[in-house]
Amino acid sequence: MAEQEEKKASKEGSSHSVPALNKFMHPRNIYRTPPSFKQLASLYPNFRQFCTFDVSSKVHLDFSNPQALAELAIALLHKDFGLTVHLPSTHLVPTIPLRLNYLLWLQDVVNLWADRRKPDKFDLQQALLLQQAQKQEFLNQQQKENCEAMSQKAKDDSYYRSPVIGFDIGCGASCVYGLLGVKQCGFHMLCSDTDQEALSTARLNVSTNGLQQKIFVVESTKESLFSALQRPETLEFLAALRHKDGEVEPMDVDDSCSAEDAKGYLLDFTMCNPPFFSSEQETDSSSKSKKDRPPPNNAYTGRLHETVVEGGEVAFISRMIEESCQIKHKVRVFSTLVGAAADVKLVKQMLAAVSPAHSVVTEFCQGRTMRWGVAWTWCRDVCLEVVKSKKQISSVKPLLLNWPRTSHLSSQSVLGAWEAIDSWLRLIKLKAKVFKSSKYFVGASLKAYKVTWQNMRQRRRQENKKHAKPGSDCLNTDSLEGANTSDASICSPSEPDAGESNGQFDHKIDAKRRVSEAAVEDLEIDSRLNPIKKLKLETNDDEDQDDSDDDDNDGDHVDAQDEQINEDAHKDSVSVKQTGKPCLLKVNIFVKLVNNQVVVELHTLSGLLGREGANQLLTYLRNQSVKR
Ligand SMILES: C[S@@+](CC[C@H](N)C(=O)[O-])C[C@H]1O[C@@H](n2cnc3c(N)ncnc32)[C@H](O)[C@@H]1O
Repeated sequence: MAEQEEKKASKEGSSHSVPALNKFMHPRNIYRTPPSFKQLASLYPNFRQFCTFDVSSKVHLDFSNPQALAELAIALLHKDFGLTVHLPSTHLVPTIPLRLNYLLWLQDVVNLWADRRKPDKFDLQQALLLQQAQKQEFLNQQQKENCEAMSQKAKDDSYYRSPVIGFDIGCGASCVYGLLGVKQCGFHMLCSDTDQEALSTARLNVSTNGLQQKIFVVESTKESLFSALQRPETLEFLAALRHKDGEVEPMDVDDSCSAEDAKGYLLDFTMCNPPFFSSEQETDSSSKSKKDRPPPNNAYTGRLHETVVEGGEVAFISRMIEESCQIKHKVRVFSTLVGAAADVKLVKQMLAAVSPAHSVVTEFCQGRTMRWGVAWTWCRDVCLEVVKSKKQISSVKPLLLNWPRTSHLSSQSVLGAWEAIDSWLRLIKLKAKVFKSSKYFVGASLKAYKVTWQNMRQRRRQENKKHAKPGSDCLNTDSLEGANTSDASICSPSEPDAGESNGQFDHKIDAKRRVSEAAVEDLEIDSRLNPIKKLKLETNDDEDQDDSDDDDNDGDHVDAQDEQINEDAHKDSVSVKQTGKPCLLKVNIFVKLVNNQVVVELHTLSGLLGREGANQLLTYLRNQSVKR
């Protein structure tokens, strides 16, 4: 994939090759394919004046010139997002691919709960009907009652319609997170800064793009990072966003907080690109970068107060963490960018000291630079840990199953093996969606909302009881034999379990299974306690599986696998069905030929059960494959 991108970029006249880290960019980041400088030069004269053209008409940009960087950012924001942005030469120039990586990751985080707010088609239809009905003067009693019921439902479901609201602490003159947050992610944004010039330019950038209804820029104080939240004009802006029919709606309903707190939620998330350096010398010497990575090629941009703060980013983030404890029921998720790997460790320690319900660290890769994102929450049901970066996903080795060379299996081919797997999955009510199929490779994605691959003996007994009547259709009990029926030869190359005796492995799986079952039980209890979420765990179906190509080209299946893993993982890090059901397991299954041997790989993408769930599912498949 990276090679294809490189070729494309080079064809389009970009002078730069695809940097190694680009392959780990967020899958939805459009700059995974570097922009064509040739095209930008032809469209934007201000950008063109900083370009040089070599004999092969490749375009070169002088990255050491801050003005050239500013014109690049201006051109990209305009061409790719339709934004007209003024960037004063005195202020920090945002690198757009990094800003986008942070926002897209936040979008994955927000989707952990905001999916529930999206009205489904049914709701929209009902709302339309309701509107029409209300316009009719003559309604019979039945219609009136229906109308009443719909109106009640609309009120109950009001949380579906709440907008996602984020807060960028320290928006700078560009107001880049606010602008991109609205344009790329559909967020509404509150943006603060302490610097007067930054504030006025940020406001100009918002109004130039006509986004005053969606972005509010507010002054903050040096003493408190969240002080802007107390300002009356901020509260007015937030209230206006949820203002409907003369009433201010609560932002959302959250089961992990008391009803009072839930109503008090002001924001979905906060974000911040903190001042990075602790002194002027540090900005000059790039010493901070050198500790962790080669010095950047880009020119240093930004004013001292923008990038320097006493104690550096660690002190700034430490304040943020402390202050976040005071407003934990006002903000669902707090987050920050971290500039150096060494600081990530310190931030993790500081977070551990305040015991949030969940926290996560991720990597942002772009060009030759890496940055980190940290998020934390006190909301019990926002499992941040499941939102993985592309790098994390790519580095996890799949679980493997070597297809047995036994005579009872009708086929030793990839397609034959897939047919068998598909039928065994259907027996436990799982339906995989094939996105690639050829003689040499089958790739399919699978989501599970209920654990149907365990406790098969128990299930079989129940089924037998149910169908005990003579002549009634009995479930094929053999086909439901479970994970714990025989030795498991599943191994993951990355796990210490690999190569251990089967007995030991089984023992571990049992222990892990108990943990997973407990997790599912917790969810079931949750669903009983929480009527809003209605966590229905009883069915599996694929109605919201991702659409993907049924493309038969097998020439580049390795790229396709990589793409699929990551695209899928980021489309819905942990999807919650419209009904509120959380995804327990999302995997990609690859069946392929390795040294003439059919091999099955299970790539864990997401889901509350994670790798343990995938392990159990593969054990089920293995047991099916060795059964006679
Ligand atoms: C590194 S810049 C980030 C600017 C912009 N968000 C970006 O990513 O390009 C940090 C910003 O934080 C602002 N800042 C510093 N202390 C602050 C505070 N207490 N409250 C709000 N903003 C602050 C600075 O003025 C500066 O604009």
